[in-house]
Amino acid sequence: MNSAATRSPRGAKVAVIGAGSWGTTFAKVLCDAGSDVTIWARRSEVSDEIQVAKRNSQYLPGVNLPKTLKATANLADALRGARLVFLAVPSQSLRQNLHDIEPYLEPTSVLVSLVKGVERTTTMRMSEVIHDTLDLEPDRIAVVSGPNIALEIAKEQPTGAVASCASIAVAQEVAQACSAPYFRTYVNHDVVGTELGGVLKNLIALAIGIVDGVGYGENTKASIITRGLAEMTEFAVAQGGDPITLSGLAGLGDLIATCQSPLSRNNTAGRLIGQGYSQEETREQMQQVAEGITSVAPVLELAKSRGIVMPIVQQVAMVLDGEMEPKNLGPHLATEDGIPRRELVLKRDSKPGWRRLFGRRKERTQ
Ligand SMILES: NC(=O)C1=CN([C@@H]2O[C@H](COP(=O)(O)OP(=O)(O)OC[C@H]3O[C@@H](n4cnc5c(N)ncnc54)[C@H](OP(=O)(O)O)[C@@H]3O)[C@@H](O)[C@H]2O)C=CC1
Ligand SMILES: O=C(CO)COP(=O)(O)O
Repeated sequence: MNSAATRSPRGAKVAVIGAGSWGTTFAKVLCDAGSDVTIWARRSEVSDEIQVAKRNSQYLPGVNLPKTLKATANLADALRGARLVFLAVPSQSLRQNLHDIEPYLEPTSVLVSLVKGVERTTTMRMSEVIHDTLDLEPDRIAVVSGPNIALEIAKEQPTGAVASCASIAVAQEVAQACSAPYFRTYVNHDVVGTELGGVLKNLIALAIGIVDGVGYGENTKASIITRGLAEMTEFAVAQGGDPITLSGLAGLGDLIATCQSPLSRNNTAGRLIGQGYSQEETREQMQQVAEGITSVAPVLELAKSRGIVMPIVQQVAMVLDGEMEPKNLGPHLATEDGIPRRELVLKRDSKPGWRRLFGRRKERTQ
């Protein structure tokens, strides 16, 4: 496909499925980028408020939404004529939502996941869930991810993101549709790396929240962020991602934003746990989705199946399960043999031009 043939014209119809904080913010970005946007909310009181008052007071208090934004609680109305369909629902409900939208999808619609979680029951990434559910070709599945705290973007504070698709032409089309003056979207074709960046930074943000809740300072947090990026990269590469993606907006960029922002729900959930609340109490206090909590178990399962050790994520799981006190969480687990490891190892991969950044696994056996 050539990019000119697939580029969505200004004013093209797009749909956003999910009207929480991110779906609503993203709908605003798409409107401000010039698309004809309809957002679907599962509750009609939410769609009515967006349609009539151009507000979503539950999720984006104080934010005025574009006059051009349309909203509905009817899936058929939202999806009619939509070339791009942006998915902004919780990861654990995506599969059911896909079944619900299937009858109304246009034959050439591209599905774009904005979701940063892994399906607990299958360990699938969201692009895999889309493929598994709807059997779409890879050039009809894309993801957008980056340092994107919803409320900041809704207030038009500038940031960037990455649009990834196996087809660069489609990634360009998606990137163009979501490039507003305050939201710059770059193109990538590493769907695995882009998607996993968004999933894994949530787990490291939980760890940051936990040590913050304990009262630890900047050295601990900087160590966790740095070693966390190493864990994220090793995991993503083992799943087929490109290490370079993890050093970009969808990896390091999102890691910094989520670990630093008091607006991050994962960071906040971690902080509550660090302050001594149980996982259950934390869930009750959170009014919004904290994807990291549900992604810990499937990520560790995938890591185990690939022989990857993720000390920080493992400790987060232990704290969540009440098997470790928050104050004992650190940037590393004690090694079994007590021998200090090398920090970073640059290795050439078998693929030309690629380097494996973190050779911890191999080194352990040397
Ligand atoms: N908020 C952010 O800053 C960002 C979030 N994301 C990702 O976007 C995804 C959505 O998160 P976000 O919008 O923040 O979450 P919120 O908690 O703000 O909103 C969740 C939305 O999903 C809806 N919802 C809940 N359960 C279902 C279901 N079973 N079927 C359909 N809709 C459902 C809720 O509807 P109702 O109100 O009726 O309960 C609500 O509209 C997550 O994967 C998140 O990681 C990505 C980038 C930034
Ligand atoms: O993905 C996000 C920022 O990029 C939002 O993070 P939280 O889900 O932790 O709020």
